[in-house]
Amino acid sequence: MFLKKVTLKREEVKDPREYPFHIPAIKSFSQMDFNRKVTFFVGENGSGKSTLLEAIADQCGFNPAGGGRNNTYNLHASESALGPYLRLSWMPKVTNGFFLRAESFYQFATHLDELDQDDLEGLTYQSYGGKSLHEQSHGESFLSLFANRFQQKAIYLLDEPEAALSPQRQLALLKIMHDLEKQGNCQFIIATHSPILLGYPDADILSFDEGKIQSVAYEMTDHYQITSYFLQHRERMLEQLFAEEDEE
Ligand SMILES: Nc1ncnc2c1ncn2[C@@H]1O[C@H](COP(=O)(O)OP(=O)(O)OP(=O)(O)O)[C@@H](O)[C@H]1O
Repeated sequence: MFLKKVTLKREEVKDPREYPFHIPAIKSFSQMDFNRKVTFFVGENGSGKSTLLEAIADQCGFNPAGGGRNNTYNLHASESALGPYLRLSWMPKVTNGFFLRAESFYQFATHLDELDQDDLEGLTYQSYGGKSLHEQSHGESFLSLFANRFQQKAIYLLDEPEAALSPQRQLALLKIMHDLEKQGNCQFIIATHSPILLGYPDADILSFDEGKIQSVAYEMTDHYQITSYFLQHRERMLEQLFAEEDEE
């Protein structure tokens, strides 16, 4: 484990009513301790998970649009508004790693293609499955990244990595994470809505719901409870859901 603590420098916040400080979970946030190699951020849409993850990525020196430390490319509105207000405590500090942002992965793939054009030795795609990410399906390109680019002594910040992955490939990601963890030292912080990914053993799950960031057990997450109930009582649940819609 490398990143031990994230602290918000609240004394430097000028206007607490502005984004991102008005987001309920960020409003009450002062510090977050990392005790496990794998930490998940969960919570409703808009609860602030990406905002905090992107800010951590920014302070790790990764491009907030997605990538590692050497991936400098510009993307509209990719600066982190929260990043400059965070203090990261390391033990020890690592500079290796990657920020995966599902929503801007296409632009990251284009950035690699541009690097490849100037690369006479043809090494650009070495860490990405040997060919342009644009020549792989969305899910294949994610898996190529995880399987080839992810190595030891690194911190990986993943924002909804399940976005392109089939359930089978989500299991493949769990296996990659497990192998990396077993072989050596790696830290993951993952914002996710996937009940499969959340099932990773011995992870810390932090919920951004109810206006604060707090630990929650896997079985207590909405992701687990709603999915589990849906799978066991699909017809009853849909009946209730559609009846509610009719009443509106
Ligand atoms: N650049 C921005 N300027 C102003 N508000 C923003 C900006 N980016 C996000 N927000 C708002 O901040 C809130 C938190 O957004 P964020 O993307 O962190 O949520 P999230 O928990 O990651 O959601 P999701 O699960 O949908 O990805 C949302 O209400 C969003 O509309």
